[in-house]
Amino acid sequence: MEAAIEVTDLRKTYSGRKTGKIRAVDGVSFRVEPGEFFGILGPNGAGKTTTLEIVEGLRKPDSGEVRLLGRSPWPHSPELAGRMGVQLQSSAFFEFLSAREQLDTFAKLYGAGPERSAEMLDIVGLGDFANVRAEKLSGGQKQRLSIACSLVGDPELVFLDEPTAALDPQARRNLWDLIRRINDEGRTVVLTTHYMEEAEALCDRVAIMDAGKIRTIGTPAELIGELDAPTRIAVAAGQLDSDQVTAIAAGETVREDEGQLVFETRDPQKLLTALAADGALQGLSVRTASLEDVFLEVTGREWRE
Ligand SMILES: Nc1ncnc2c1ncn2[C@@H]1O[C@H](COP(=O)(O)OP(=O)(O)OP(=O)(O)O)[C@@H](O)[C@H]1O
Repeated sequence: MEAAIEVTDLRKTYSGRKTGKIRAVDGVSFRVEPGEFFGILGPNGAGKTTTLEIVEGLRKPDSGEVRLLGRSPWPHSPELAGRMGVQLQSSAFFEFLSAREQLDTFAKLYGAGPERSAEMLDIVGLGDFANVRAEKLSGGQKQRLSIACSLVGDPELVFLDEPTAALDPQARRNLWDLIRRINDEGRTVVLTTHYMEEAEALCDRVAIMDAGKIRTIGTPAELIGELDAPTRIAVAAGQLDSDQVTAIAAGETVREDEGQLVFETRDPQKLLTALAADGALQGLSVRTASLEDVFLEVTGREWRE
C-alpha cells in the first residue's frame, strides 16, 4: 500500500549570525500509513516544526525526499493542498471576522460551500458561537475553530501542531475526543505535542526527536515495553515489620520514601499477592512505566512544558 507520508533522509541546516550553523533536521526518515495516527514528540528545538513544515511543503529541505500521498509537496501543488489540512495557529485568524465567516473564507479557498462551514461548526461544538468574533473566543474554542478550518476541505491527511497547547485539562480532554473522531473517520493524522499523556492516549505510533534526529519510533506500548522498567508498588509504611518486608521484596528493590514503602518489581502479581496475604494494602498505588519514562530515557532530560 502507498504510504500517506514517506520521508527519507531529510536534512535542513539554518545559519544564523549569532548561532552559527544549526542542524535543525539531521537525517530524518519515517513512514506514516494511510489512516494512521502518528505523533512527533521532542523537547523544544528538537526539529519537529521544521520537519513538519518540510513535509507540508511549506519549507524546502537541503536534501532528502518527501512523498505525500505519493507526490512531492515541493514545489507547491494545488492538487495536494486540496487533500491535506494544516491546523493554523489561532493567531493567524483574519481580524474582525466571526467564527462562521472565518470558516466560510477557508471553505471558499477549498471550493466548499457555506453549508460545509455550518456543518464543521457543529462538529467542533461551536454551533452556538457562529456569530462571535474569533478574538472573543476562549483558548479552547479558538483551537476548535482552527481545527475546523483545517477540516473544511475534507482532507485525507491532517497536520495538528500542538493542538491542545495552553488549554486547561478539561478543555484538552474535550479536544481529544474531537481529534480522535477525525482519525476514526479514516483520515491520517500527524500531531506534535508537548504532552506525553496526550501522545499515549491518541497516537498509534510516535517518533521521539532530539537534536534533529529521530531517537526512537514505535507504538507507545512497544516503546514502553522496550524500556523494560520495573513496576513501582507503594503502600503506607508501618504495616509490615522488617522481616515481612524482606520476605515480600524477595530480593527485589525496596525503599522507604516519605511514609511509603516502595517496591520495584518485575512480577507485580506475585508482590501484590504477598502484600494482600499480609493484609498490607493500605495506601496502595501501582505505577507502571509510561511514555514519559521513555522520553526521559531517550532524551536524557525531563519534559518541561
Ligand atoms: N527560521 C529559522 N532560522 C534559524 N534557526 C531556526 C529557524 N527555525 C528553527 N530554527 C532552529 O532550528 C532548531 C529546530 O527548531 P524547530 O522549531 O524545528 O524545533 P521544534 O522541535 O519544533 O521546537 P519547539 O517545540 O520549541 O517548537 C532550533 O534550534 C531552532 O532554534
